[in-house]
Amino acid sequence: MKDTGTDQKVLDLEKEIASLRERVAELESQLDAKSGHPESGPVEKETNVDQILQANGLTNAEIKRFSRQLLIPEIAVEGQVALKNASVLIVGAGGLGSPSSLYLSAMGIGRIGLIDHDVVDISNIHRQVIHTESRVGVSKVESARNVNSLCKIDIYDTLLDSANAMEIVSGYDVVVDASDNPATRYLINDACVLLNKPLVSGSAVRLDGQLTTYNYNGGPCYRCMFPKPPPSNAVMNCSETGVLGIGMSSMIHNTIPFGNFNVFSKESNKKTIILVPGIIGCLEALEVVKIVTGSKANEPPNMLLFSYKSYPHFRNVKIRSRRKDCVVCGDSPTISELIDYPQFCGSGYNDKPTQWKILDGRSSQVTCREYGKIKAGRIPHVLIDVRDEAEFKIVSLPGSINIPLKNLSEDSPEIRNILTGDPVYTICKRGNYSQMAVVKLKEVYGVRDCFNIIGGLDGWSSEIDSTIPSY
Ligand SMILES: Nc1ncnc2c1ncn2[C@@H]1O[C@H](COP(=O)(O)OP(=O)(O)OP(=O)(O)O)[C@@H](O)[C@H]1O
Ligand SMILES: [Zn+2]
Repeated sequence: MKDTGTDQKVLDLEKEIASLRERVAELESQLDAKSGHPESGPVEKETNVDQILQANGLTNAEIKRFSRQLLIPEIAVEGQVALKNASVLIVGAGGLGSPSSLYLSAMGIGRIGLIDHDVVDISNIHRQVIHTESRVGVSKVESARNVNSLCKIDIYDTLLDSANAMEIVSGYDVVVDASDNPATRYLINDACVLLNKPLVSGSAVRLDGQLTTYNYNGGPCYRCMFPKPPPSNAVMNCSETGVLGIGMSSMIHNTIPFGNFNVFSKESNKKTIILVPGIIGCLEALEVVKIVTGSKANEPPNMLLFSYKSYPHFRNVKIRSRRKDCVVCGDSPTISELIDYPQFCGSGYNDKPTQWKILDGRSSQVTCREYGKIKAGRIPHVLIDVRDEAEFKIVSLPGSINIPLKNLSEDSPEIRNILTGDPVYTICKRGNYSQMAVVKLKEVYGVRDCFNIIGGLDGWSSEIDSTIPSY
């Protein structure tokens, strides 16, 4: 049986809805008339409502988007407006720049400048989370231009150097150092000091990270902490073990591993796992928020250290105050304009390892092609791969024996068993450590016919056998 009472209720409801719709349309056209857009269609009407600027300085769209943040007393409307009016320069769109730019733009920073001269490589995307597979080969800043239409992104697809740094840095309130090399770190520091900008500086190497805010509230600058750049000629600093031994203050240029003051080398400082730059990059973003919203940031000056291995993972160390004799921020500074930073640091604006020259000339070295002939001709020899075991497991040349460089420092019977008297060839990733191995094999084991393979596995992969992957 039909329920006429229910039908009537449905009809009444439909009528009420229709009349409410008419009323809404009427109100919307009145709103249009008042805001001067009588012709606008429904989509634009919505936009207009979103764009209404409230007395507190936020638009309706911003109130909707940032509502959860607005409810937090530490941010609230004042903080959100401060974020909106702030501009932040992020140097480097890599491991640290990815999370810091993602979070800063998502949370409402009004303008972000992103500078990087590199393109996305497939080996970047495991940690440089702003880039995706489809962007491999694309400029990093283009790839990172993202997400939040409420944040203006200025992209600089270029190298930050002494010629452009003052102009670029001057356009922003806060600077984030998300770079990876000493020359850039000193450059950014000096520009920030000269222009009086706070500098949030982070680094992540291997399993360790660090974070500090420099040049802020009368605190120290990067140069106050590290007046001298790390040694540029890595060879000069080889420890007895054959692994780079760098003093603690030099290590801090990249990181202080606090679980264990591990030495690390320029060649291995690329080994980093995704979470470390992610964590440090997020903390850089957090420091920016504190600076911009006027919360106390880094007071007294501290350096936050992160270590994957240690628990708890974080440790805070108080750092020195501003150095009166600092050459850039001290009482009588001698640096009043930017200098030649690659020259000062003895290394360029990148973290690419340089080719070492431990072995002079060709008497103890062969090219990949020359070694290729020896291998193809089955001429008796011993091929020693001096990389760490972890790297050896990634890829190696058939027939090579893995003896990590550090094991060559002390005379060992096992190694003597391998050295049969045939000529010895040494190989590593790029042909740097393998030069040191030649020195050790001669010094410790008295091997006379010992040769480094110039260019290492990378050279072998590009010149001889492209099936050997470059990593
Ligand atoms: N002076 C500079 N100007 C512009 N970008 C810079 C400068 N120095 C460093 N960078 C950028 O900072 C980023 C540092 O990030 P990260 O070390 O994670 O990346 P990467 O160099 O791509 O990594 P990998 O060493 O594995 O190749 C890089 O994208 C690099 O191009
Ligand atoms: Zn200083």
